[in-house]
Amino acid sequence: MTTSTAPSTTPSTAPPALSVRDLSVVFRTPTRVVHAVDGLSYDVAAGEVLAVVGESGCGKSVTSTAVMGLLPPTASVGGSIRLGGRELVGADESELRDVRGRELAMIFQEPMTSLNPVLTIGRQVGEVLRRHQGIGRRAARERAVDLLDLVGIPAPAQRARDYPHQLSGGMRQRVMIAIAIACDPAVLIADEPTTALDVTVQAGILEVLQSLRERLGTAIVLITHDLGVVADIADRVLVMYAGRGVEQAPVDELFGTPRHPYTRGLLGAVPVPGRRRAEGERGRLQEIPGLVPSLTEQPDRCTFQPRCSYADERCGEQRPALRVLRAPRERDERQEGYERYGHGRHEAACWYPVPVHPEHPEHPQYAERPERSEHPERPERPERPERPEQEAAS
Ligand SMILES: Nc1ncnc2c1ncn2[C@@H]1O[C@H](COP(=O)(O)OP(=O)(O)OP(=O)(O)O)[C@@H](O)[C@H]1O
Repeated sequence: MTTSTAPSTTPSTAPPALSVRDLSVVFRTPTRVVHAVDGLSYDVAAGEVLAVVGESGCGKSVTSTAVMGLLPPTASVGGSIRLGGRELVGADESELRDVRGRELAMIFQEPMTSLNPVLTIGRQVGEVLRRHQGIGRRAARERAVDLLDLVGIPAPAQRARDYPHQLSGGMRQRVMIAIAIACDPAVLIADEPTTALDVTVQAGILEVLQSLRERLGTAIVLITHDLGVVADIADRVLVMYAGRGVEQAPVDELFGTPRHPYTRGLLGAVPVPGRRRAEGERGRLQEIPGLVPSLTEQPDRCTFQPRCSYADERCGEQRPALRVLRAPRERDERQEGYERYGHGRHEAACWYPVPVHPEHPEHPQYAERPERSEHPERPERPERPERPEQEAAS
């Protein structure tokens, strides 16, 4: 692992570390066909954190599993997934195995199911290094201790001799991160990495991720239901609905002026600024009335239309494509490559995006509705959880 490079957290001018284009994933079973992901595109640059949010079943995990090349044989994948210029869609299993762990790694919600209960954690971290880097047992053990230290495990040499059950949930998640970053991957996918943890332990894990992107320039794709987590760490946010990307924007802009009615609904649960969050309350995504659409059909309309109180005939007849609503600011454009990879862009797939300025409604319906006569109150960034001193190992 190279710790000497200290890339900026600002999206770089380099090509994206991971570039997903027009990704589709279809599961075919004897009884049904599920279009789990449909035409999804995103980029994530070195040192950048892209948060992926959306209701349960919208395709967040399937997308990540597709990127990792770990989908079951019932899935067919279309489009392109480029990792540092290398195409992964269609790559053979041995190539993917080589990429996984070395250039691309993933951490999951529940580390206990991924760790081997009968091996010490030092051994488990060391095994990854031996497998991918071919180093000896002693060197692997020493590197494992360094890695445990890097992810903030106190007394790492001693802890390396512990078994998973001897550690707290937060410490186990740190071990999983150490395993994931053992070979200094360019891209780390974190699927709900803090969901099973309480809010103070969660903050410690976010700090580890933050330091990875700052110190090692790791590009991070973070899947979460937690808006507090998004506010804490993300640079940009991709909102998914029914297998598609429906909005994508820099994090402040998404919280400040969400343009898709679906995103506005999701953000309804943003904690009120100044109000201390109650124990266990995390600013989860809001439940939106109505049913999540079935993914077995691909209707020729906006998939959110049946749940959208602002939809009209057009929404029920034509599917809106993702379009750029705001190009990068002038300042961003001066940064070569910034616009090219969409870092500063705000995009939404809606015929009638929520207006930014209430005095210039883009659709008469917004003006007609009493609740839209003024621009709806802008949700603020959720409150940050308090930082713990140092979470204790059990
Ligand atoms: N192996 C499979 N066969 C058929 N359908 C599948 C398979 N795996 C996932 N799906 C379907 O793909 C859709 C997307 O699932 P996915 O797990 O990606 O959702 P998600 O957004 O990650 O949800 P959650 O937030 O609950 O984890 C769901 O409708 C799910 O039922």
